[in-house]
Amino acid sequence: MQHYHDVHPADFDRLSSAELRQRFHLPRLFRPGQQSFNYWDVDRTVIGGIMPTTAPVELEAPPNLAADSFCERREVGIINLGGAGRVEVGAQSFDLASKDGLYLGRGSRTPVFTSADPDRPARFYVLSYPAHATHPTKLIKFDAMEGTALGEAVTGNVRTIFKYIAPGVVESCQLVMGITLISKGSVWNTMPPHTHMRRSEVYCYCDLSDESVVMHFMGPPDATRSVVVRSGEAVISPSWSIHAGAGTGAYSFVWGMGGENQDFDDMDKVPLEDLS
Ligand SMILES: O=C(O)C(=O)C[C@H](O)C(=O)CO
Ligand SMILES: [Zn+2]
Repeated sequence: MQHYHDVHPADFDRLSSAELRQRFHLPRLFRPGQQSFNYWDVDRTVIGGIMPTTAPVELEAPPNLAADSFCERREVGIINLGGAGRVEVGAQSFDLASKDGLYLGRGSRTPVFTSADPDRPARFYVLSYPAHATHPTKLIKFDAMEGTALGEAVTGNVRTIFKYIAPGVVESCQLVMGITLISKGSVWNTMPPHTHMRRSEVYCYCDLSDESVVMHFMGPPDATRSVVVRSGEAVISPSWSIHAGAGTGAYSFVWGMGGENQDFDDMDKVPLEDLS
């Protein structure tokens, strides 16, 4: 399990490009037949990928959690970014088509992940935070969701936001999670950008072709830097950092947050004239 430590905003500007990636970039979340996890000190975030192929994969409790099972003190959001798959939790079984999601409440039995077709494996993206209470486990079907349209063609940022885990949608302790689909011909997500001092955030990019990348921008609004991100990779974003990206081709991304409150709109928008 890779461990990411906190970074002070005043130190951000001094990082070399390699250090910037080491501190904030999570490469290769999905490895055939494996589970791979990352632990970020901020908000005690766990970010991972599970890609079963021919055999089921049982969610391990990494040693950093010092827990008997992954969900002992944690809630988990899962979104399937690959082919069809199944998650078994005790006696319950959930079938997740591409882009379906699952919320696991604190205390859930150890989930077991399988792919319907090893040649087109499921890719379960996992985001988890500590939980103080138990909310019911819920399957979230993408087809049944209504998205919120945002942006304009003239600014190249037409996109649709789907909230999977949020107050009034699927209840959780602190996790807020969803997907944004960028419309054909648009390139930008989250522009103008924002920070949210009361929450940290993780962006996991997906649906990119092998030739495409996203230029992800981060940092304090007056000292931004870029990180090149490919499909199946994530970037962590402390509360003081903007998080926005432009793709060289079609893409989507999973966003997810933990922290002080669950109000999606509790964000400080940064006027473009304040960016540097
Ligand atoms: O495209 C967007 O705008 C987003 O998806 C914004 C993210 O959901 C976000 O950063 C929420 O804080
Ligand atoms: Zn945000």
